[in-house]
Amino acid sequence: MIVRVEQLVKRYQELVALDHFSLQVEEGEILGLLGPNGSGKTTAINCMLSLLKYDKGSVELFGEPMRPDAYEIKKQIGVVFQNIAVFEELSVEENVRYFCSLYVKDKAEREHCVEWALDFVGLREFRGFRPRKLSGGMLRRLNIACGIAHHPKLIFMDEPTVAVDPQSRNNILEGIVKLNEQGATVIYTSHYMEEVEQLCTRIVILDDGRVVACGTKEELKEMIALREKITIEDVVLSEEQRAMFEELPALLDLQYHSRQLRLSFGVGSGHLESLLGLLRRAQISYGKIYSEQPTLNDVFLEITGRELRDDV
Ligand SMILES: Nc1ncnc2c1ncn2[C@@H]1O[C@H](COP(=O)(O)OP(=O)(O)OP(=O)(O)O)[C@@H](O)[C@H]1O
Repeated sequence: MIVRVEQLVKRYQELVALDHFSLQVEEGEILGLLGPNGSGKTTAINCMLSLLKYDKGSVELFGEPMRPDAYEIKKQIGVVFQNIAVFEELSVEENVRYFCSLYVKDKAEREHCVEWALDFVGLREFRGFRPRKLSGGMLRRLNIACGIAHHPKLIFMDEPTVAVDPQSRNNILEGIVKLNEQGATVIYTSHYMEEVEQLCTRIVILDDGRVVACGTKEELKEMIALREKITIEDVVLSEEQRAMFEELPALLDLQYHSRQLRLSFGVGSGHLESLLGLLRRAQISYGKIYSEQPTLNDVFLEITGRELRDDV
C-alpha cells in the first residue's frame, strides 16, 4: 500500500473540513478524488503531505508515517498544486531545474531530468521564456514539469486542468496516463467528473469532508438505483398520456417540461423498446429520442441529493 490514511479529522476553527477521511491507494493506481468546490480535496492533500497539521488520524506513505521532515519520503513524491507555484524571475528551464535540484543532487542526472520534463510537457521550444510570456495552459504545464522532473513514484495533482484550453487539457490528461504507464501512482483531484471518469482507475467521492462513496466507475454506478435515462424531445402529452408513461416498468422518475419528457429507469432491460412501443400504440409524435447511461453526477445526486457541478 503506497498511501494509507486513517480517520483524518481537520478543523478550521468551527468548520470541519475533513471528517474522518480515510483512503488507501495501491501502487499503480490513478486514484481520483472527486468532489464539489469546498468538499475538502485540497485540505486532504495538504494533510497527506504534512503541509497542514490535522486534529486526528494518521497518514502513512510508502509504509512509513508521514511527517514534515520525512525527506526520504518526500523525494519520492511529486506535487502539482492547484495554484501555479513558479518563480517569475526564472525562465521555464531554470524553474524546472530549481525544483528538480531540491531532490536530485547529481548534476548530470539533474540535467537529464530537466530535458525529460521539458519534453514531457511539450515546453522545449519555450525553455528560455519567463513564465509571464506563457499562456495559461502552458503555465500549468510548466507547473507540472516542476512537480515531476525528479521522477517521483507518487504524484499528487490538485485540479491541474482548471481554466486551461482544451489542447493543454488533453496534453495534461495524456501526460498523466503516460506517467502512470511508466510506473507512477497518481492521486488526482478534480470536480470535473468526466475527467475523473476517463482517467482514474478508482474514484473516491468526497462531500463536506466525508467519503460518501468509493470504487471503480462501474462499481459506483452499480451503487445507485438509476440505470438508464431516456429523453424525448418535442413531444406534447395530455394528462392521460402522461399517466400511461407512469405505468412503465422500472420507472424511477418522470419529468415533463417545455415539451421535453425525461424518464429515469432502474434495473431491467428493454426500457427504450417498451417506450417506443408505447409511443407507437398511443400514436404520439415526437422530435428526438435518446438514451443515456448514468454519470458520476447521477451517483453524487442520488447519494447526496445535490448536483456535482461539472461546469465551473
Ligand atoms: N485556511 C483555511 N481557513 C479556513 N477555512 C478553510 C481554509 N482552507 C479551506 N477552508 C475551508 O475548508 C473547506 C474545504 O476546503 P478545500 O479547499 O480543502 O476544498 P476543495 O474540495 O479543495 O475545494 P476547491 O476545489 O474549491 O479547492 C471549505 O469549506 C473551505 O472554505
